Amino acid sequence: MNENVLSVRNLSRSFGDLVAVQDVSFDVRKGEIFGLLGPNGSGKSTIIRMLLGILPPSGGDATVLGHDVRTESEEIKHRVGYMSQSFSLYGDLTARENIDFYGRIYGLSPSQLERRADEVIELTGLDDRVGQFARTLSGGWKQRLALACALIHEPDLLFLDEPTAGIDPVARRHLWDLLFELSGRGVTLFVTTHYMDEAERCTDVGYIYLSRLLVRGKPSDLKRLPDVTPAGTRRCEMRVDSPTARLTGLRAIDGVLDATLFGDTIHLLLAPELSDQELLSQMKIEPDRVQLRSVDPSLEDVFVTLTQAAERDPDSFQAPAPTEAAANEAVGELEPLQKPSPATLSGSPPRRRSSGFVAVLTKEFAHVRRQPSTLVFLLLVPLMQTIIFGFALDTQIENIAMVVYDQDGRRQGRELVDAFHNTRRFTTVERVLDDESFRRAMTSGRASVGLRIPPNYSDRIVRGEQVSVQLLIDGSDSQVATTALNTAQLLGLNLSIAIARIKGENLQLAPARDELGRGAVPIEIRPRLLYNPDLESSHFFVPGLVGIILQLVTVFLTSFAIVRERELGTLEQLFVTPVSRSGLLLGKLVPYAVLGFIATLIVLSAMVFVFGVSIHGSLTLLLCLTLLFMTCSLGLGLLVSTISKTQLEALQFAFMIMLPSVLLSGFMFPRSEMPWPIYLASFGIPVTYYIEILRGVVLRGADLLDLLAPVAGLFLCNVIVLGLSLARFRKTLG
Ligand SMILES: Nc1ncnc2c1ncn2[C@@H]1O[C@H](COP(=O)(O)OP(=O)(O)OP(=O)(O)O)[C@@H](O)[C@H]1O
Repeated sequence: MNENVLSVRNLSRSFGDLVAVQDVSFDVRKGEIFGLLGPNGSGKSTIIRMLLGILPPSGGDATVLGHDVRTESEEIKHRVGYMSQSFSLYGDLTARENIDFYGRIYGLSPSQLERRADEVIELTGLDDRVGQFARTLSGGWKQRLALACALIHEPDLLFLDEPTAGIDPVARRHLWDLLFELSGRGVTLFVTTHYMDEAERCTDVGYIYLSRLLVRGKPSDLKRLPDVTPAGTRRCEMRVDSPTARLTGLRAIDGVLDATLFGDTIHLLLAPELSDQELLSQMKIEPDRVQLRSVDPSLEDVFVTLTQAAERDPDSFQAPAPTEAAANEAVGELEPLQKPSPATLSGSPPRRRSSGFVAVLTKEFAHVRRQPSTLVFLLLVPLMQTIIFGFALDTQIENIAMVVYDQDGRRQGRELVDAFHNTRRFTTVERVLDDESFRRAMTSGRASVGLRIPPNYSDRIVRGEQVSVQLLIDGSDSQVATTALNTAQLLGLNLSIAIARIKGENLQLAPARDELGRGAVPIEIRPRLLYNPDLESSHFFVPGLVGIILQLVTVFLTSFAIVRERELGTLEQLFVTPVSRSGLLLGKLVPYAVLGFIATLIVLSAMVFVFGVSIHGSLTLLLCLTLLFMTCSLGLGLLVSTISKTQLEALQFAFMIMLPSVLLSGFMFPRSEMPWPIYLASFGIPVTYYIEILRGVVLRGADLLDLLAPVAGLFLCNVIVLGLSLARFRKTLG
């Protein structure tokens, strides 16, 4: 019966032009400790990721526990454990919470979880540290915790990517003791390492160099490879004073084929013709000052020799075949891939299939609880922003600074100045008595408007003659200038009409008469302001602000929550588990949806109670449509997370979404005034529709029928955004 747990044939993976793994083939049998060695960047992690089903291969085939890595990756995930290269557990959860989280992700029932958690805690010796936050554990204990999490579901096969990197020798020893114990229990181990002493402990090792597997076999067989110690040559260990200083000299001696430092000794490969005496005489050293003894090659010797051969002739390098028992395992002589039946390899107890939704949801709420800054950002910041921006975004122009030069100085002149004040648009900041001061007040910018009343103002009014009043307006700020101009012209007209009315009273032929028979203007327009009679600009801005702020918090928080996991490596760790795509997504998004909804309620309350903007329409309708907008916003956050590798990138993309949302959605400037390409583009901005809905329900009391168009637009945005982001979010890397 084929007991291969892993079968790999001509597996390759490229990233653009870079070939990370090239034509790699090997088998791993049940119960083996298979060590994959190789320098940095040789392709070890890439092989593991392909075998875990989270990185699609560019070529070749592989089966893990009888399942094809391309088509049955989800089946593989139930039965393998993975300890990634860097610590990728949740630092703000305790050791026990991390273990429980992974137990739930793998669908363990509460009783199974309790039993398994106790077992893995005892196995890894974590008993005294279960309540400690993972981030505060030392390197060795972090690795034990990672191992405990990787073992919680009793995997048949465990992948450990450089499990001992960066931990001290004692912790290293302990970890290997644990691995031996697991191997004794029948777990197959696939370990990558840089350490030769660790390679010596493996039952089988493979050596990968520059993306190619140079050799694979048992350590003892590899040491006997003919290429490592060619016929007639000898390997010796030399103990001598100052070995470092002697190395260069030794390498220059004819017949010394290789000389390498090994601690305080030198390992030599000597040609047959070079005798010990000849070597010592060439070194010019007394025989009693040096010890020379024959040694077997170490694994390092094996790998150094093979690396040198591969470097000398990379194209024609052929992996040597191990002798005797290992010959049939040599690279390139493997049988074609035969898929063993997964059933024959099954070992672990049956488990419930779980989407992992509850596990991810619980974990996400734990993060929020542990990180009060998230709560502040979600709940307090929107409230503060609403209040600050609500007051700041006041476009009503009042109290324009005015300088008055009253050359008349009598009652009619004073009444004119009062009339200006009564419009609430002007406030007198200075009164001057000469032309120069009048000019200075304007040029210095102290006043934006200058009112000069001529000396004969009262006289001409009394005499019924037309009189001109000069009004200088600083045009630098067009908005202020336009308001000043319009108000002043209207004021002039009203004052003239009032005077004309008094005069007209006494005339037989008044232009027109009102109901009481008094003289009046012929046409009177009676405007009536609906929805916002006091023309408070806060009534216009604050509802829009609700939409902008809701989008801001949801897009930023969701995208960051996912990208942060990617940066920490915890997302890769999650991809390796059987958590479903929907479970992972919903678990991550629902907490932010709930918090976003609470934030909306807070902001709406601020709108009503702080700004006095009451909701004229149905609150239920508003909240339902808020949910519709929030799903779209969460989708945007998800979309950002699928295109960003780092949090900085996420920040930039989120801003790319936020800026048009603020400037083009009609929140600040009327969309109808925009050039038509921009006006058309504004239909692609979801918050445009939500702001229309908010203003409709809040200010005009609109119902669903009135809002059909923006609701349809928002619905369409949902379909597009969610469709895109869900299609892009996959449980794979690369
Ligand atoms: N997602 C990726 N995109 C581009 N290049 C990648 C990606 N992942 C790996 N590589 C490249 O593939 C090569 C092999 O990387 P890999 O991480 O598999 O090496 P490794 O042997 O595990 O190295 P180390 O011991 O340093 O972890 C490297 O050159 C690496 O830069």
